[in-house]
Amino acid sequence: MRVHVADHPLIAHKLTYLRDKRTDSPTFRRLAEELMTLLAYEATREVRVEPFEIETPVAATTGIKLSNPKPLIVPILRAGLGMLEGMVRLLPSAEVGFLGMQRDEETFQPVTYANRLPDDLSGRQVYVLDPMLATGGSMVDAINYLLERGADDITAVTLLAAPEGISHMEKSLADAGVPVTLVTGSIDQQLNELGYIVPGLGDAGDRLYGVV
Ligand SMILES: O=P(O)(O)OC[C@H]1O[C@H](OP(=O)(O)OP(=O)(O)O)[C@H](O)[C@@H]1O
Ligand SMILES: O=c1cc[nH]c(=O)[nH]1
Ligand SMILES: [Mg+2]
Repeated sequence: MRVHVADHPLIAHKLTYLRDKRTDSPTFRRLAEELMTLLAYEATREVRVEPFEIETPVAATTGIKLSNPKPLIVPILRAGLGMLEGMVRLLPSAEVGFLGMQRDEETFQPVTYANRLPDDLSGRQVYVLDPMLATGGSMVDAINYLLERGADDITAVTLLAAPEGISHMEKSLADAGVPVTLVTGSIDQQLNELGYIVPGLGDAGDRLYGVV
């Protein structure tokens, strides 16, 4: 698995305000969206393109355009929804599928409560969005759903990642047989006994949408 930490002062600046417990929900939502747009630039570095002939007012030239089938974007509900707008702004022609997952607070095991993905993902590049990679259980399950449906190139995009979650992804997806990439804004220190990322930012879903 390829791991890319998007090391940029603007990303670090916005992440600092996102982490701050004084940041209110409207500001948190705006920052998550802006961060996703910055991470999307890194995450789409290998997006598939093909040559495209055009004529400028001056001369004929060969440019490029996104290949078909267009990529699929999959936010993991709830918190991944906070990143969706920032991603589709850069990839407006992409399709969007949804996975709803909630981590059991005691066992840390993910439970999937919604799944709206195309049945056939063969030949598709897929971008999975979730702000938090903690134990990695949710992301590994999400990627396994995509692999079962034939996705052949998967990029996970997270705002923060714990070393434990990266190790879990590396072990669980070692035999995926297709390229899997993680793009993240930061690798934090560790998980605490409650499974929260340290220093992290708390519960991303609650900070985006409130405690339910
Ligand atoms: O790496 P893991 O240990 O699986 O934890 C990370 C998951 O936990 C959070 O979701 P949560 O279960 O809080 O659901 P929510 O988005 O509805 O708040 C987060 O958005 C990830 O999906
Ligand atoms: O720190 C964490 C860990 C899991 N989920 C979150 O929202 N935050
Ligand atoms: Mg949550």
